[in-house]
Amino acid sequence: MECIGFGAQNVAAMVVSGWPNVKGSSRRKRVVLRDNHHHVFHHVGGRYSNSRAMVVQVRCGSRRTTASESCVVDKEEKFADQEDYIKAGGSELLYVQMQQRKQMDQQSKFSDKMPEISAGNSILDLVVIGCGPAGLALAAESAKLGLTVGLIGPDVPFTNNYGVWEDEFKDLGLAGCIEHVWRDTVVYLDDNDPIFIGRAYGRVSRHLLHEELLRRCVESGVSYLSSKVERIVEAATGHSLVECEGSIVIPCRLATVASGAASGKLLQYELGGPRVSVQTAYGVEVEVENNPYDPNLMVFMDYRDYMRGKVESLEAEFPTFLYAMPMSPTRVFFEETCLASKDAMPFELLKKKLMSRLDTLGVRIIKTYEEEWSYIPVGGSLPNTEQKNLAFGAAASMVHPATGYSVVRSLSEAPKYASAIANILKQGQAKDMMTRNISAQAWNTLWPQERKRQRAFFLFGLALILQLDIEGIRTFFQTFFRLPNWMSQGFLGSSLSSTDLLLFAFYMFVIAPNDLRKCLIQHLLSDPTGATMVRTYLAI
Ligand SMILES: CC(C)=CCC/C(C)=C/C=C/C(C)=C/C=C/C(C)=C/C=C/C=C(C)/C=C/C=C(C)/C=C/C=C(\C)CCC=C(C)C
Repeated sequence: MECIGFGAQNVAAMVVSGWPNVKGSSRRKRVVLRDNHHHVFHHVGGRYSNSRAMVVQVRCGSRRTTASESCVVDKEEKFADQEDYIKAGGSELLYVQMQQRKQMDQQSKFSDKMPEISAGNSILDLVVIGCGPAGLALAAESAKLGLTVGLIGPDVPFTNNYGVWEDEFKDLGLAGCIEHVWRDTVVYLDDNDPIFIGRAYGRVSRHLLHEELLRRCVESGVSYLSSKVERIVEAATGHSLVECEGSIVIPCRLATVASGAASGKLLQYELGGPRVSVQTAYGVEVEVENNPYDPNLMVFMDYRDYMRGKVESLEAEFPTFLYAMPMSPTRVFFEETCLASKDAMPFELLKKKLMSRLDTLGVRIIKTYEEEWSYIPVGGSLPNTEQKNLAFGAAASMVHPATGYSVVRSLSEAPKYASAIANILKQGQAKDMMTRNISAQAWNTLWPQERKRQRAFFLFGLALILQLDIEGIRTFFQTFFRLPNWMSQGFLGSSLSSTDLLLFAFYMFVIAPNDLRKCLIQHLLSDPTGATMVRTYLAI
């Protein structure tokens, strides 16, 4: 069997065809997955855990990596069963989004709430592809400006529980979607004093956020089609034709892809950009005995040496930290997180580390409510801004390369981006769109030179994190969290200008211990991301 892409349909197809060990079946099939650049990944293992979600382990070249996807299994799907082992090429797996054993929510009822797109009847101004937070927010904001907007994507609930700084979410008018707030946030780097960040952190309810963004779409008159987009082509008239499964074609003046980091099939990215790295995490929401964490504090990072050197080699290869949200004295969400690595850290290893960490801390799990697997590509290339089709959210490389956060940026930039799209649609007739790249204005709103400079700095920071061992990471964050609040918070929230970032770097250098200073300067002089950063800063 061969599947192109990591979409739900493909993962579902693998499940349907009896791979691997589905629901106790011992049937095994060889599977080849290709990413959106047609690189090949060979199946090396995997498990299927319930009726909706699974984990896939794949190997690309000599590397082994793990991906999973929550999916709705369509047993009627017909897929070609062909012999499949094709030689693997070196590449990165480009997929975001993982869940396993989550109690999946009721399916949302997009189509009950929104008018359905009737294909062929009229030409929509804008089609937004993807029904995650970025897609819904952009669709709603664009329709509010009077555009006729169609939203296309699978009708599935949100699967991630997002963590956010409370102030940032309040500023978006979304305070009502936060289900739990901790008045302060703490970082543990060693056995010395904890670092209190002095900023409230919230856990976003995925149901409430979904409902709220749907409400905004419904109120502004967005139409909806539950389908999977296969390609976008340009018609002779200058319109875009969004071709969906089942031979449905939706004509529109502009199409925006907001279907996550796996949208490469529908978009082009700059060639020769930095390699994609990965943030991986394994989490459990559990009822426990002996919770050592104060329920009033959110644990942003616990990098303490819980094994006292016993797993030194693993630690050195994959430094990880614990991210913990104590919902009550006994109910806690624990997530073992690898901030960034060149190759994905295997989920089994993350799970093992989490369990031995909890064991060492004396935490006893009594009941497991949810399990979460998270795989977030960070870094990588920007979209090619010459193309007519637009992108938004992770598809537009809006994930913060050094933190993996993206939802706040997508939600906060949706209004401005929508207004750039509305402006270019107002100016241009379809024939103009053929003769000049009118989309360039929208791309420039998303990625102006200033944003590119900031991103070059973040990529430089990401490359720095990637080369640090656990001791280096501790020293690095000791320094980072001693920066003035406006600097560290601005860095995390992508709100520092490129000039502020230079000041940030200089300040960090001044307060860093000598070893770290040496490392910063070496990194600046020798890492290719240092040279790229300097070039990007100097470009007009
Ligand atoms: C489910 C989902 C969605 C998810 C899950 C997962 C998780 C849990 C996650 C989490 C995450 C986190 C917590 C994160 C955090 C992060 C952080 C904190 C980060 C930070 C970073 C920082 C950095 C990168 C920094 C950087 C710095 C630099 C680069 C500096 C530099 C400096 C220099 C170079 C110096 C210069 C000087 C002269 C010239 C004198």
